Amino acid sequence: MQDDRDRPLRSRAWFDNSDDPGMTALYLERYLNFGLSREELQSGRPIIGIAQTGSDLSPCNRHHLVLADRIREGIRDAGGIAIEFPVHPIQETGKRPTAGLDRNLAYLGLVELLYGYPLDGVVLTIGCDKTTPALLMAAATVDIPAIALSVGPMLNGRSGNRLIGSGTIIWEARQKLAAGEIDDAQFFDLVAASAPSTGYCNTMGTATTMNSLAEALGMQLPGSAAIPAPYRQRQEMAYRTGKRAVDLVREDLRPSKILTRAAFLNAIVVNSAIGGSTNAPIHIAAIARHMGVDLSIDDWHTAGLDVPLLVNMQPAGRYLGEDFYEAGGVPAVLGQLLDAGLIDGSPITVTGKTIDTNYRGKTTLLPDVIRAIDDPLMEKSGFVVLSGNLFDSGILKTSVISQTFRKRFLSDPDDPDAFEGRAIVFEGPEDYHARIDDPGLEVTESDILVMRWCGPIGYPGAAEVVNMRPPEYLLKAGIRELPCLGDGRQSGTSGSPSILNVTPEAAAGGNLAIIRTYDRLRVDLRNRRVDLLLDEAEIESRRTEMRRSIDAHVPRSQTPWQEIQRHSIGGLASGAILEGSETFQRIDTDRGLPRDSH
Ligand SMILES: CC(C)(O)[C@@H](O)C(=O)O
Repeated sequence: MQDDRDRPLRSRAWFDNSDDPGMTALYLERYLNFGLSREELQSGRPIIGIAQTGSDLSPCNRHHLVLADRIREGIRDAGGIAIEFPVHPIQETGKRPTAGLDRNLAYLGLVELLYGYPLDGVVLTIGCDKTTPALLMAAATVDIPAIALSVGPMLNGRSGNRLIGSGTIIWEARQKLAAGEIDDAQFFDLVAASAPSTGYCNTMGTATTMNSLAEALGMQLPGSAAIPAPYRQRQEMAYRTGKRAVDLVREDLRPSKILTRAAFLNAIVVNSAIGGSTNAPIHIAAIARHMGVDLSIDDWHTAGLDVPLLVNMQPAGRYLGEDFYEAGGVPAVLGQLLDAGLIDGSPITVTGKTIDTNYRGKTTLLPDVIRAIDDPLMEKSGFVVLSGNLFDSGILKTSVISQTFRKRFLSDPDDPDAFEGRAIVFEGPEDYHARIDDPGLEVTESDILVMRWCGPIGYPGAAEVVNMRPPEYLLKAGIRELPCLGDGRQSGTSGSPSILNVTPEAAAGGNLAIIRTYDRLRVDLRNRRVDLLLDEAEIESRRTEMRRSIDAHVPRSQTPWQEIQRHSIGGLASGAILEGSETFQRIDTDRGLPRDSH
């Protein structure tokens, strides 16, 4: 990579502008007041932001408060100056009504910071689900040299000899509680056992997925994604990331050179191989759109469906984050996919080198945890992208379709990829919790559980609520799962076979708004269709009453941001980003620097 030390740094426009010494003095003095010196700020050393996502409100990312010291030391040793600043916290498990509201808010805030302050480059402290896309979206929009650092997963959860995975155990324990197999105290003990240390979910939930994809996209140093948060190697990686951030600025290596279409297609392939979260298509689409890269939901089907499942991690498999790391982490996956010709080795990464140079030859160190490519857990493990008369797009994660489920729903010898069932419709999670165990609902083992009004506009924010268990009377009879369908999201840690992220959502006028309990649905995976088995005339007639339904079921906004976002947010299939103007997506390079402030 070219080392262009003579190129003027962006921060000089603030701190060293000989055309306007008055403004230079104004900008300098407040950064001196906590101890930085004029000599340092005018030394021509890159100013590297540390976009800090850790706080007490974000326990998953809290360890970044500690790692920041090592990032700073790396920045300093490479000749840069660190400036740390907070990012709007996003904690998936803590934020009501859903952290789905906060990704775009954190993104907007960070764009203003990266664009409006004297920063030459930035370290993105990623971790809990949406912090990763929010930070990458902002770096892409501003196109400032950026490198990401995962905070890392928690240590493995254990109960006796059993591995207890975060998130996944909650959905399992809810079934056990409903079936009367455990009591409240045992429920709590199991769940607490799943979270033994600092870090994010130790399962292949949305956090490990998005952190793995940030590495596959080339935005993290090789090997960074999987290191558990408390390990010493995580501290070392923080130091190396800080160091590298300074060189990125000197090389002017910006996200636009890294986040190409080829890099996004690689991320889709990796998502299948790791058994990644159904939230990934939303966030990957959002990052691509802010980078100005053409990527559609269909790319998930074409590039991702036929990829083998290599990573044996919950919810699709057995193991947890420490095992993934010991087995070689993302490098062991990328190395094998490269060898098999399943990904493109040419994209440049934050190392300044290609994927091929960074990962060629890497392979699994524990073949039970990361399977060899010729011995996968499953031959085809991606998402089926579906459409039909009910919606334009929805996704189904095939790696969590169990053999039992296949036997019950996908075993008609004449039509092995299709099934029909009655819809049991819930008007949101409250309605589901209130009625699921009501025997009067008469749910049978061949029904499909449907939830609506849970999308970006409806909830608002698209909550992880399309995660429904069968009624207790079916659980007691041994039926552990029913297909689910909905316009909201689902936890990446869930193993329930579900059609998710349905777009357009009911609140935006999608036909999900007109479905009624006991209507029949046909799901045809081979032809990639989901259809409501009603004739056109009935569908049209029901649509005339849709407005009344929307008004009856979509709650009023409770905060200003809910209301603002509802007016401009797009559907989950296209990333659920703010729509309406090109400026919402990219800052054109010809817009130059912001004007002076005084
Ligand atoms: C476990 C959570 C909170 O649901 C999320 O982290 C995910 O994996 O989607």
